Amino acid sequence: MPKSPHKPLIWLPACHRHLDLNDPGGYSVLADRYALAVTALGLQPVLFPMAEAEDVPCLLDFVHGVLLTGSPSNVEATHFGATALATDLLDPRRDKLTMRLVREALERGVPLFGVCRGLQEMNVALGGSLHQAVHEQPGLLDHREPPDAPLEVQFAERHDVLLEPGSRFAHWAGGTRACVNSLHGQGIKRLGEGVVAEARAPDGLVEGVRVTGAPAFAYGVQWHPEWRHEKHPFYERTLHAFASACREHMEVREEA
Ligand SMILES: N[C@@H](CCC(=O)NCCCC(=O)O)C(=O)O
Repeated sequence: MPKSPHKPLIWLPACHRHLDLNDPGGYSVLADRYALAVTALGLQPVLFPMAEAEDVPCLLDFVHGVLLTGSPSNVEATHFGATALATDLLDPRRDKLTMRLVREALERGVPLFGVCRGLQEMNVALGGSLHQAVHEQPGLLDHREPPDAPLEVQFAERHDVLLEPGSRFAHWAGGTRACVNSLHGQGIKRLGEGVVAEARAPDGLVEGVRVTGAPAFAYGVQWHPEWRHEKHPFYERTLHAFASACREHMEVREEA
């Protein structure tokens, strides 16, 4: 069967930041490391600046996968029935978009991969909740990165994750244990509908999930597999599994 000459298009939702206090308009930003990882997989990252929730059904027609990126901003607690912390950096436009994007991508069988904030968005969009400050929860570790350290230190492997035997996570890791990076202050509290935990930190915090019943690839991780993935077989295999799912989705769509 001839393989398509095209690159699968992967939607990476923007984050909205006020980078210039003299410019109240703000900026739509995407950390290059996500786009670089997508490009290294032979995929084409796409960004839809100003995309709103109501645009999602139409825009999904143009892409073959969705990668929900990380961000220093927190999913607003109002999305899971709580009150935002005064210290929260928020991105309501991103929240509104991704709550719709998660549900629509799952329903339509568009491969979906959530990274860090993206995992949290998947869980909340499916009715789950988050710890707003994991490090303040009795019995849970501090999962945040050292704030002023160099990136190599911030993204260094920090704790093990215990992987569900027989899961695709275990297959990608070549075992039921792996060491991953950790750069987050929120974390999964109550799992959303159809969200199953398949990776946990030593303190029990859910760090990797699969959405059951999803017609296509539907995984989320709290760690950052895009970081130095070429040197980390577990990260690399995870990303390639997502890429294969996106390529397959594109080829099926092209044959239709
Ligand atoms: N703000 C949330 C999500 C954390 C997260 O996505 N970290 C990634 C930061 C680096 C980047 O911008 O990609 C939380 O704290 O849990």
